[in-house]
Amino acid sequence: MVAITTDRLTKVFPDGTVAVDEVTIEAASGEFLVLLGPTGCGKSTILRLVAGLEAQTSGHVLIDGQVVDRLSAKERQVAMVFQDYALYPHLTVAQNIGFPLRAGSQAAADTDARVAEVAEHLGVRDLLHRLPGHLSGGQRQRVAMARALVRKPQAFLLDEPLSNLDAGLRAELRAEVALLARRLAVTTLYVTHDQTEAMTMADRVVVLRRGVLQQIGPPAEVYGDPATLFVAAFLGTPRTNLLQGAIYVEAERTVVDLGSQLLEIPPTTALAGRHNERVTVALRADALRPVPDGSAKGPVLRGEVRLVENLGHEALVHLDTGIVPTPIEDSQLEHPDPGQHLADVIAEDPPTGHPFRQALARMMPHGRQESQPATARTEYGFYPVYDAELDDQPPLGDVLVRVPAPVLPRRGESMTVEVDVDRLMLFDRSGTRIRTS
Ligand SMILES: Nc1ncnc2c1ncn2[C@@H]1O[C@H](COP(=O)(O)OP(=O)(O)OP(=O)(O)O)[C@@H](O)[C@H]1O
Repeated sequence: MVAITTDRLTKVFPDGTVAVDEVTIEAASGEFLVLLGPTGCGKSTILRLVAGLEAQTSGHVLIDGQVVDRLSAKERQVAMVFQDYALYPHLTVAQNIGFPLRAGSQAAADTDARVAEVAEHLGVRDLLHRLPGHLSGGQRQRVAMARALVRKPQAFLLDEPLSNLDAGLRAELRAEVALLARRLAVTTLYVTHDQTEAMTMADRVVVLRRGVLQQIGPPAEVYGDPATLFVAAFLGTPRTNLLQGAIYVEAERTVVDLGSQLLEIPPTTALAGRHNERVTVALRADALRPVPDGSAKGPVLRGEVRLVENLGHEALVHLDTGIVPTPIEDSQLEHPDPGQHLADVIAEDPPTGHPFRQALARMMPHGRQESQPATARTEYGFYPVYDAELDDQPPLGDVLVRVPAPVLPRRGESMTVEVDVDRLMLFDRSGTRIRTS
């Protein structure tokens, strides 16, 4: 098998859309690489550029170390499978699978043997005489994959192949596809926007956003050690808690001020130069553990239970903490507020009639303070920012917490959760990870 490399691959469409922006990735020989990202992030375009179905604006595609920019799709000897199967409706399964071979010069007997072999691999051997119209969605997708593999391609490119299937079948097929690719040791690029698919199938995950590579690594690494706020926000079920805060570094203490609550974290030299800096705190639900009040050893967050979603084996508690979330809209991550020390300005010098200060004053969640359970202003006085013109109410500061069944809290109850500081992640205003260890 062969390695596939994209070298600063860029695609700008004629209307100016930058679909792929200097993306460099390398799939090692036999590796299963999953391209993951939200709709429109350029996943399919990368696949089409590698397949030779689209011409790049700049950069290169290399297969087995050779630049293939000038080779046609056919000459590249890669096989692509699309989500809509693209089977010929008037041909039987056997004819569909054998189609790429029949276009060549292979003898009929060889073709039949190869069709039978690959049909066996994909579990469609009993369906060879059927027409695609008489197959289920899952069977059609297996046939499409068999057709792609029949010519023993150098690489296997799959574009959301399971997205037309129902949830049960998807789960079944994703395990099968991952196993098949490994058994055949075929280098695979697999496109999906489904994080479960990416996490379960990939050797390494490539996270993309707006055509730009965010992070590449094994699933556990990308999940557990995200490089950017986008990756932290995109990977995580239930959604990752993203909270606005500011860092305060004193002689003895390092504190993350969340506006209405404080988290004291172990002092670290990594934060020494970041006194007063605004940050986003990212906490996955599994970094939070409900504890009886007063019994926690580490830092805690307190709040009022606003909603309990009972999932059977556990519940998802929405805890109103009075903390203002960092909006995960793209603009916030891409165009951070340039005022590095906004928290400082407000804390030291409360708003007056100055126009700049008035604008800031509108963004302060004063009204919320009385009505929330834990919104007494902290000693540091950090004021999270939200746009009062856009939001009548401050955005809900719900923190999602997993609570094991059967003892579930009730709506309106107070709750204390201990924060696992080892799994607390900080991001600067540009969305880049601040590593604390
Ligand atoms: N022919 C085209 N002309 C102009 N823009 C295009 C064209 N094809 C794709 N785009 C744009 O390029 C960007 C990337 O598209 P692409 O299909 O690669 O995204 P994707 O991540 O595969 O999305 P999805 O998950 O929805 O398939 C999008 O903004 C899309 O609108």
